[in-house]
Amino acid sequence: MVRHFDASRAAFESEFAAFLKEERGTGHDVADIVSGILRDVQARGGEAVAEYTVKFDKLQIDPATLQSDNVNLHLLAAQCPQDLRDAIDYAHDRIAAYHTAQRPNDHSFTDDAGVQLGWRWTALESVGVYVPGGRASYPSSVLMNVVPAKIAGVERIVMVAPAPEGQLAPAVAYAAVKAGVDEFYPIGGAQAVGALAFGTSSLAPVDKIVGPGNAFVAEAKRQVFGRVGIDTIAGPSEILVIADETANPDWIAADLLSQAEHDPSSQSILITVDKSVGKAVDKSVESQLKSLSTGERAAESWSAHGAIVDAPDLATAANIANQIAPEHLELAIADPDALLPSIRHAGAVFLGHHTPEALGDYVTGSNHVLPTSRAARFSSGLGLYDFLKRMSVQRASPEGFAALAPAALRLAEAERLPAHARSVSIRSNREPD
Ligand SMILES: NC(=O)c1ccc[n+]([C@@H]2O[C@H](COP(=O)([O-])OP(=O)(O)OC[C@H]3O[C@@H](n4cnc5c(N)ncnc54)[C@H](O)[C@@H]3O)[C@@H](O)[C@H]2O)c1
Ligand SMILES: N[C@H](CO)Cc1c[nH]c[nH+]1
Ligand SMILES: [Zn+2]
Repeated sequence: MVRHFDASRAAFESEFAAFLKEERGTGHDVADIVSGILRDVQARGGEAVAEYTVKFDKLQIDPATLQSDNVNLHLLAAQCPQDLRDAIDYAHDRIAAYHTAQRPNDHSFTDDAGVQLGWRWTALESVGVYVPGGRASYPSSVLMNVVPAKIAGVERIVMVAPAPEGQLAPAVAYAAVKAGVDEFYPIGGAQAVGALAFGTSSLAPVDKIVGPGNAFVAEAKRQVFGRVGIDTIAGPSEILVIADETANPDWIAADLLSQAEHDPSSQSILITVDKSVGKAVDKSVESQLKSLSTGERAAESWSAHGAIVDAPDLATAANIANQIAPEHLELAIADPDALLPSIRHAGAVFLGHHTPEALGDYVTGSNHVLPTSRAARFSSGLGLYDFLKRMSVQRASPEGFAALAPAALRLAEAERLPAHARSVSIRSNREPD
């Protein structure tokens, strides 16, 4: 039974806030388990990675190379059927076009004081790409991570993906080869994140780790942040649908289940301004669950973390959506453009009845690696920007220096940093007071 809320009730605010705070597989045990694995990988390198890979993925890898004879990327890629290659190629080109359009420009200007100012964008040298592979295989996630890294000009792209019992989908291998991965290791979970962050005898550490994963992967990224960069916390998938009387309940139910099937920790929420739509969606979810091969997982997610919220109007629905800050937000309403300006926090928004979130997962071209667990309040989905850094550039002319020096000198004096003051005063005739 999914939970129902009525946003018109006085108790709604506190009840719903408590609902949003509920743990979804990210409790203290996950943090403790992950910190233990990371410490071990840091101390024992490849030996530890190999042991955890046997434990969690039932795959023997060579601790020295982190490779397995059973998982050969190029041989597997050759097994990918042609129609699936065509779909991957199509998605690749759309993702490449979208991310090419994101390239920011360098900028330079000279201000009134005669100081030249600006910034330059440069690519990261090395990134680690995590491609999930525990419960499902994700060729689309290979593209979403590797294509923008390649377009940005990253020199070394290292991909990790678990290959449980030696199984790696040929489509994952084909997408990796197509997108231009430089190194591949069949490892997953916190141990793979640790190997990327700390390095092993065969895997040089990377500068940044990107990509989605389950609660263990998301927590591991969080814990290595600082030693390496990370993109965002892209954990178990989420969807929020705002629906009005024009929505098709069967379509909405299918969309809610599309994210519930990822993980028992996923979250699917419907906010509707038409109570009859809420009832019909609820019924349709229960009936569609019966015919899904992933139904057990989706049912667990829907009953443990799902919700249907009745809202009095669309403005209230938008306010609740901003409080949730969902990974994905569908506006399945008659006039989505009118509501869009009220939406402040969401990883990605899907407008109208013909833009199911699943299109964005694969082929619209926008990135599906998106912030979860309310991280959309402060971060964005993966983009070209994640593989670039911005450095500032400045040059003062003699006149510009003369204009800026007095204030710099005064501030250095106030901060009691005489060497700073001298570095300015030595270029002018003025001695620090
Ligand atoms: N937010 C996004 O952008 C996005 C995109 C795609 C997928 N996803 C999410 O990625 C996730 C994929 O999850 P998955 O499990 O299929 O694959 P995964 O690769 O993320 O996780 C598999 C690994 O988890 C580790 N693990 C499993 N149980 C463990 C335990 N008890 N203790 C320690 N480690 C353990 C193992 O090392 C295993 O290799 C889903 O939650 C899905 O929703 C998110
Ligand atoms: N919905 C996931 C992001 O939360 C991405 C994905 C990949 N394949 C299918 N879906
Ligand atoms: Zn999905």
